[in-house]
Order: sequence, then C-alpha cells, then structure tokens
Amino acid sequence: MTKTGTTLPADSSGTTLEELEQRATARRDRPSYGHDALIACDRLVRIFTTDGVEVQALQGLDLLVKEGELMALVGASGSGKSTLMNILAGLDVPTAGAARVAGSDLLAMDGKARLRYRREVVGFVWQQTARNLLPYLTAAQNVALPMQLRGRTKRKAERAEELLSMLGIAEARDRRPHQLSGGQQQRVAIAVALANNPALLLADEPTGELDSATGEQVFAAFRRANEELGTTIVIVTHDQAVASEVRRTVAIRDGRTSSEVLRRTEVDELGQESTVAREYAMLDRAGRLQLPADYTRALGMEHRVALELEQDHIGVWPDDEKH
Ligand SMILES: Nc1ncnc2c1ncn2[C@@H]1O[C@H](COP(=O)(O)OP(=O)(O)OP(=O)(O)O)[C@@H](O)[C@H]1O
Repeated sequence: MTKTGTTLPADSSGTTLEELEQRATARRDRPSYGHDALIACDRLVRIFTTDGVEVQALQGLDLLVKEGELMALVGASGSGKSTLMNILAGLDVPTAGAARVAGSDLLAMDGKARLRYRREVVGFVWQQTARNLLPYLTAAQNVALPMQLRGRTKRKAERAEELLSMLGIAEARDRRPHQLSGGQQQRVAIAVALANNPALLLADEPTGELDSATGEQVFAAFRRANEELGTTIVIVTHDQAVASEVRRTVAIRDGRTSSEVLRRTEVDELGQESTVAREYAMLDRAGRLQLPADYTRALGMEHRVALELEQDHIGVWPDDEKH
C-alpha cells in the first residue's frame, strides 16, 4: 500500500506521490485568475446571430483592470470594443467565459441584481452627447436624477453641486443641455455618471464628437475624477491624445486583447521629466500570443513559425521549410 509521505516513485518520470500531492495543493490554493482586480474578464465570448449568420464579436477576451486605474481601450472598427463595454455596463450578457466587476458576476446576475449593478456599481458616458443627458432637465437636475432613482434624496443637490464644481462646470448648473457646448455636456455627463459614486466609470468614445482642445478638457475631467474620487475608469477611444495620456492602453484585435502599451515617467539627471512608453504583446492563459500584423508581414510569416528558446528570450523565425 502506498501512503502519503512515501518516496516511492508514483509515475514513470520518477515523481513521488508526495510531490504530486504538493503540486495539487499548490494548484488548489493558488488565487483565482484576477482575484484582486476590479475587472476580470476571463476568456469572454460574445456571439451575435442575425439571420442565421454568426458573428463572434468577442473570441475569448482576457482583461484585468486594477482598482483605481485610468486606462484606455483602442482597436480598429469592429474589433469588439463596444461589445465589451456593453457587457461591462451590464447592458449585454456574454455568450460564454467569465466576467466579474467589483464582485458582481456579470453572467449570473438576475434582472434585479442587474438593475442594481447599473445604478450603483457602474456609470457610463457615451459618445453621443444627447444619449447622456435628459434635454428638459438642467445640468444640476440631470446629476441629481440617478441619486433620486436610487432613493437618495438627502444631500443630492449638494452632491450635484460638488461634482459640477470638481469638474469645472459649476457655472452650467442651471442650464439645460442645449444651452451647453459639447464639451460642457460631456463634463456634465461625467458628473451624472459619478452621482452614485460607482466603482467603475466606462466611457465609449467620449471625445469623439469634440475638437481636440475641447477633448482635452473632457479628458482632464476624467483624470480629475480618477484622482479625486479614486474611481476606476475605462475609456474606449480613437483619440490618440487620450490614448497617449493614460498609463496603460490595451489594444483589442479580432475580439481579443492583443497588445498593451505601458507608460511611465522618467526623470533624467537634469531633472527633466519624460514619458517612456513600451509596447507588450499579450500572452493569454493558454500561452497564445498575437504577433503584430506589421511584424509578421515584414518577415512574410504566415501559418507557421519556428521558435527557439534562448536563455532570456524566445526567438520567432519565419518558416524555412516553406522555401
Ligand atoms: N447587436 C449586434 N448584432 C450583430 N452583430 C453585432 C452586434 N453588435 C456588434 N456586432 C458585430 O460584432 C463585431 C464587433 O462590433 P463592435 O461594435 O463591438 O466593434 P467596435 O470595436 O466597437 O467597432 P467601432 O469602433 O466601429 O464601434 C462587429 O463585427 C459587429 O458587426
């Protein structure tokens, strides 16, 4: 009989039972994927079927976002950005995979939990300014409305005022949306989205309809919210200025996260600050890597590549059997 703790070989590779048990325990005790992230998307799939034709908008997307981050999502048209945002906003449900935001399981929520999620956990700002605000309410009334819907009537006027001041649009308080510029409307929309103090603020192309100077002001309002309130913010953008101002930009390609750019500030010996950006490819949990299309094209790589493990890197070579 074999007992725990014996050193008898348990398989042909000479691994002992004790070692196998230790490995199994280590695996079981390992924290789950993204356990400490505010957003954890794990192999997320969303398939749309229209007239019998299937479109895989998300094809096993992995994404982790830490609490307190301000980050951007970029990607070509049709890559799946809006689909992901709608899922994170609780407006759409994934076909498969797992998605958790601030402890809420986005696949398992019932109607009541979904409504609570949309009211309390997440706030959103859309590109179309008209979609964000009710036209017949003033800016302050628009900001107070989500608090009222949540049943918070005390201090709502005061909080609306505070948020509008924080975002630099206190003077817009008594004006209706049509009396505001596009940039002011978007800043009021940010205040509306922050009204119930959500853990996560999502914005889909919030500067898409604005000129670059106004876009910068709107982005500054997002940054303010992130710094002052600690709100985690995810912005989908085509706006290069926005994408290059955040610490992390994640690119989506064909329904998966493909690469990310991390930026950090360096100070040289003369005290001059500069931003250093570095691009990384994403390695998914199955070990899959998407090589940038311009790299593979430049070397004529397709279908198959040769790999070589070196001491500190992996070499990827064009398929020489092809020739
Ligand atoms: N409701 C839907 N029904 C059918 N197909 C859809 C639906 N929503 C999105 N798709 C398809 O899913 C894919 C991803 O679309 P999505 O809108 O998420 O892309 P996107 O990256 O946000 O693009 P854009 O930058 O143009 O907004 C596209 O092929 C799109 O046609």
